[in-house]
Amino acid sequence: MRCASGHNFDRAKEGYWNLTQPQDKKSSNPGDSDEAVLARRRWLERGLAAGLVESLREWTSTSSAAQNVLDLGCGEGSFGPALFPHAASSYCGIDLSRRAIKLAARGWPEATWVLANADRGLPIADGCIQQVVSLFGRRPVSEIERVLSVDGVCVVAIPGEEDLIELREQTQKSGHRRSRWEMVAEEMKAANLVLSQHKKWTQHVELKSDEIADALAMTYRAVRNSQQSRLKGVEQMNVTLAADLLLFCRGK
Ligand SMILES: C[S@@+](CC[C@H](N)C(=O)[O-])C[C@H]1O[C@@H](n2cnc3c(N)ncnc32)[C@H](O)[C@@H]1O
Ligand SMILES: [Zn+2]
Repeated sequence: MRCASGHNFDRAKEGYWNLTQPQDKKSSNPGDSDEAVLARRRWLERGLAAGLVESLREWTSTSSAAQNVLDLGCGEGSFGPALFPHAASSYCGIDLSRRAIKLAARGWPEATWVLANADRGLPIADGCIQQVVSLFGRRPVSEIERVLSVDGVCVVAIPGEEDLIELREQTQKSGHRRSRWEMVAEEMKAANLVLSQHKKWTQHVELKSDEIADALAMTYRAVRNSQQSRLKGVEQMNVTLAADLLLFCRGK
């Protein structure tokens, strides 16, 4: 692939496009660590997000092969085929973790996968995306607005106030509850993306020790060993999973 200024970009043997720039290698936020990506993969393979997928499908199921979908911070790629099973040729996932994009490309080779920093200009033409999705991923709001078509929508998921609260209470003593969806709605509104629907997804699950370890590895990079050690010997725990799901349209 070659850009207008004559730069060349390679397609990796796994089938993804590498559009990273030299600065991205030095980035302080190079995407999730391999450990977090693999923990997320195991978590999703256990079906722990099946209910979340069902809930999101209410908004994404209208997508056909004619609708372009852009997934910002797509991770290891399980959500694409789960949400858009008939739209591989018009789905594009972007992530800055090489490990994540490799797993994604292996799992759904018909789709387009891009290793790139979604916080820079997106490698997408103006107004050609019908659905942008950001599932616990990146939200470059002005770029989202630029790439969305006139009737396009943006689906955002963020961790809910109660998400993993029992684990957070154990590891951080206090376990702050804070609701972030209002702030996200404000950020989006500043880029003329208007909240049209909001729903909460909640589920209670019983986690075993290896699942607890994965939950910590994939969510809280900042959990220190000393905090994790408070969970030593915990064989199982009832844990709340929660997310706020937000649907945005373009304002007038
Ligand atoms: C919490 S994970 C969510 C992944 C996936 N959407 C899911 O729900 O399983 C956040 C993802 O954003 C990616 N990421 C972080 N910073 C990024 C950036 N600047 N550009 C693109 N992706 C980024 C990480 O590598 C990670 O895969
Ligand atoms: Zn160029």
